[in-house]
Formats: sequence, structure tokens, C-alpha cells
Amino acid sequence: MSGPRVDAKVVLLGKEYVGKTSLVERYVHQRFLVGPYQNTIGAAFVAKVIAVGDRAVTLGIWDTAGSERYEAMSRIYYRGARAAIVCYDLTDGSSFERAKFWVNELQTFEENCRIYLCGTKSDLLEEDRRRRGVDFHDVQDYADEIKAELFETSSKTGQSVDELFQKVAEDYVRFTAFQLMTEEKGGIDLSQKSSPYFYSCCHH
Ligand SMILES: Nc1nc2c(ncn2[C@@H]2O[C@H](COP(=O)(O)OP(=O)(O)OP(=O)(O)O)[C@@H](O)[C@H]2O)c(=O)[nH]1
Repeated sequence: MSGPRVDAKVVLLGKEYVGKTSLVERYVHQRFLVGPYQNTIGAAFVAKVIAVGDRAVTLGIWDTAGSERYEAMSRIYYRGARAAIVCYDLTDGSSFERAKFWVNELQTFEENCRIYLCGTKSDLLEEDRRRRGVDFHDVQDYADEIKAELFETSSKTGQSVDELFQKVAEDYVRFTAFQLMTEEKGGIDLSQKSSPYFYSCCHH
């Protein structure tokens, strides 16, 4: 891969237990961890380089804690994000209401942040359709209204996980990187852009 390197800040938001950490695990480490659920405390950070055409895009992914206890902290992590993956659990209607809360926040405070709605745990619906707690058409209408992309993923099987992050990276190159270049006089050398958030710390 040649060409300039681009760094995109991506934040994952959503109610606790919807599967944000599992989504990152699947995407970055191609694995699905079984065992007792461990909630994220604060936030966790991971970076992954992804190819978009001849570019290497480094996605800096912030996995925030879903617990409302950490709500104020999650606000810190979406600052300056160019993409937000707002997750809800396809089997849990209340998690979709929480997703709407985060969408409203982003629309109010981060208008340059592109929004990706992500319905998680689609494998549970494969097992039993009656477990769907969020109507697909309602979410599709909502996604159209807020101009968001919509994905239904499974971190257990890997369904649509790579596609989701690939779309985030492609949109970043297509819309945001060029916007940044034209904003700065004479353009910028993207390979020289630093990523301050790489130095931040995280834990699960
Ligand atoms: N069947 C199934 N279970 C999943 C999937 N993704 C996550 N889970 C399970 O859902 C539970 C919560 O997953 P996490 O990834 O820890 O959820 P989270 O959104 O990061 O939770 P917080 O850190 O509290 O915000 C765990 O028991 C996971 O094993 C999935 O795609 N399919």
C-alpha cells in the first residue's frame, strides 16, 4: 500500500451490554470472547490500519463504557470524532432508545461526525426471529431521517463487522480527509498529521 496515511477518530457509543467491546474484538482480533460479561470502565482505545484503495487509513477506535454512570466521560471521547458507531442490541428495544439519545447528542455537539447505526447480535435472530426487539423498518426510517448508514452485525459470527468498519474508513477518505485538505491553506500532507489520541490510555 502506498499513498498518504490518514488517521480517523472513531467512537463507539451505546447502552451497556449491547456489544461494543465485542465488536472491536471481532474487528481487530477476529475473535469472540466467551465468559463472564465484563463492563468497560471509562473507555478503551485500539488502532487498526485498513486499506482504502491505495491509502492506508489508521482508524483510532474509542470503545466507550455504556453504563449511564460513565455518561459524562463518554462525552469526552466523542469530541472531535469524525465517525460514531452508535450501537443497539437487536433483541433489546430500550437499547434503541438509548441509541437515539446518543444520536441527539452528536447532532447537537459534533455536527461533523458521521453516524453509523449498528444493530448488534444478529446471530440471536438467526436462532429465533421472535427475539427481534427493534423493528428493522423503524430503524431504517430513522436512519434515513438522520442520514445515517445502518448495519446489522454479529460479533459472534462476524456478520457485517468488516463491512461496517470498511465503510467508515471509505467514507472518511471520501468525505472527511478531502474536506480537511481544502480547509487548510494549500492542502496538507496527511502523512505528517499526528494523532494525539494515540497517546491516551485505556482499559476494560
Ligand atoms: N450472541 C451474541 N452475544 C454477543 C454479541 N456481542 C456481544 N455479545 C454478548 O453481550 C454481552 C455484552 O457484550 P460487550 O461487548 O461486553 O458489551 P458492551 O457494549 O461493550 O458493554 P459495556 O462495556 O458495559 O458498555 C457479552 O456477554 C457478549 O458476549 C453478539 O454478536 N452475539
